[in-house]
Amino acid sequence: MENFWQSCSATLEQELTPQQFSAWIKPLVPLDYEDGRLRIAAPNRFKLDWVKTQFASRITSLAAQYWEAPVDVQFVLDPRAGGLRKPAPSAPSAMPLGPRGGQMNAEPAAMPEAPPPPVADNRREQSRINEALTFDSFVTGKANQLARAAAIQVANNPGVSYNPLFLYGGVGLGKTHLIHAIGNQVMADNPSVRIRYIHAEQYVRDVVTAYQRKGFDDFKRYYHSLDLLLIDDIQFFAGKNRTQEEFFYAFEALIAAKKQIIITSDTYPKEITGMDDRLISRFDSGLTVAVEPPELEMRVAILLKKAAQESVTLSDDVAFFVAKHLRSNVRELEGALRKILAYSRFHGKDITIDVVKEALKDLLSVQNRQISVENIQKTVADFFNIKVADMYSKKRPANIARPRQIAMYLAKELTQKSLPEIGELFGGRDHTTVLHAVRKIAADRSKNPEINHELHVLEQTLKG
Ligand SMILES: Nc1ncnc2c1ncn2[C@@H]1O[C@H](COP(=O)(O)OP(=O)(O)OP(=O)(O)O)[C@@H](O)[C@H]1O
Repeated sequence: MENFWQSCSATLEQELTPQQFSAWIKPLVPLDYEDGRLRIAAPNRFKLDWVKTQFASRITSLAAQYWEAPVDVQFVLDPRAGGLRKPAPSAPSAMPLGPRGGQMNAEPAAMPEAPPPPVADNRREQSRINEALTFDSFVTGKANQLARAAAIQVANNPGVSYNPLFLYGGVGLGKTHLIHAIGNQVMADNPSVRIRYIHAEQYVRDVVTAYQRKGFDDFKRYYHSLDLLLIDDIQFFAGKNRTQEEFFYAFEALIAAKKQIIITSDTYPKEITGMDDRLISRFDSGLTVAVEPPELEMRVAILLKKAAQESVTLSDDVAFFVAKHLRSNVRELEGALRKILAYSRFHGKDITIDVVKEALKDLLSVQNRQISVENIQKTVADFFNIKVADMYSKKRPANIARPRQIAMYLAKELTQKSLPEIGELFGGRDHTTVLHAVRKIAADRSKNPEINHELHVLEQTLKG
């Protein structure tokens, strides 16, 4: 047994990062090997759970290779830790629970060492839920009230009401905030629920790691055993076929088991390019809700709330001034407020409109050059030598239809407007017409370098 453990450790040391090896494998102690059963002890319950979910199958297969026979590898709490028979702390559960989960791509440096924290804390850490992003700290307005209502509904009845919940909208509009808020509430209601927030890019990386390590069994076991999966910016799956396939399995397994899935994206399901149709239709099979850019009053409310969180009182004049000039998203508002506060603290000045103008000098000059759909229509019309009115006319000859499609594509790319809004600005056209134009031009652009160049010139002209 000692020889096996030496060779097994040496192999794992090769396969894992040094941090992973010393955090998870080094503390393990082989206890005994008898009649094809190997017992390995972990120093605490936290590590025990982790090792079981992340490394059990690899260790089992190394053991089978070594003894040239199947080995029943059992992981137990180290008796010296005095907890071999101690039951795991449990919490009331309203949701169906499977085996305890772990996570892929462990980041052991961030993991707590002894003494192990309570289960609820482990759960929070493993879930990657940010506790600052709650419903309480989320400002509501017309732009997001539907999304917030749906999120609250789902948080109250995970796996029951809308599954999946699909939230879409432009950058910095609060989608990530909302899904963390759901996670926080579900966790507060039931600390033992297995939740995972993951950005789609990280999920792609996890698939690659699983692929390299031939660890798909562990990967599947982990994702398929969650109670609540929050996956952010799913548009990053575009063109990643293996990731899409894995996610499809996870999706099917979780939905079938009535586990909740919440997805965000920068656009609505049918508009995501490079995504398998099977997935797109599943994304749309629950509830799909838009998060729109905040209207003026909401931008003001956000500024006042964020300032209050910093113990600063903004005058209404100042809040309105900033909100009128910065229109695109909440992240931008937060950045502006940070600049204003830093400027006023550094110069020891009260926050007045003049101070704001000074603090936001660069930002405001960029905003003044902000690209509008009207601007795009005019620039494209000039470029192709047609009349601006042709942009909204019902005429369809190719020499007009094509520039119009290009203008729609650029409007989608360079402004925060939604497809229906763009359709409206192009003579009341349906959003599917805009979608068709956007896809067509994007496809042409990727195939034809000349068209790509033409679009590049237009973009540079518009960005000034
Ligand atoms: N309604 C809101 N109330 C309070 N804060 C908000 C609101 N909406 C967004 N924020 C804050 O704005 C910042 C950006 O929001 P968030 O990251 O959730 O945007 P997002 O829609 O996920 O954007 P992206 O697509 O770029 O990931 C965060 O700090 C978030 O807390």
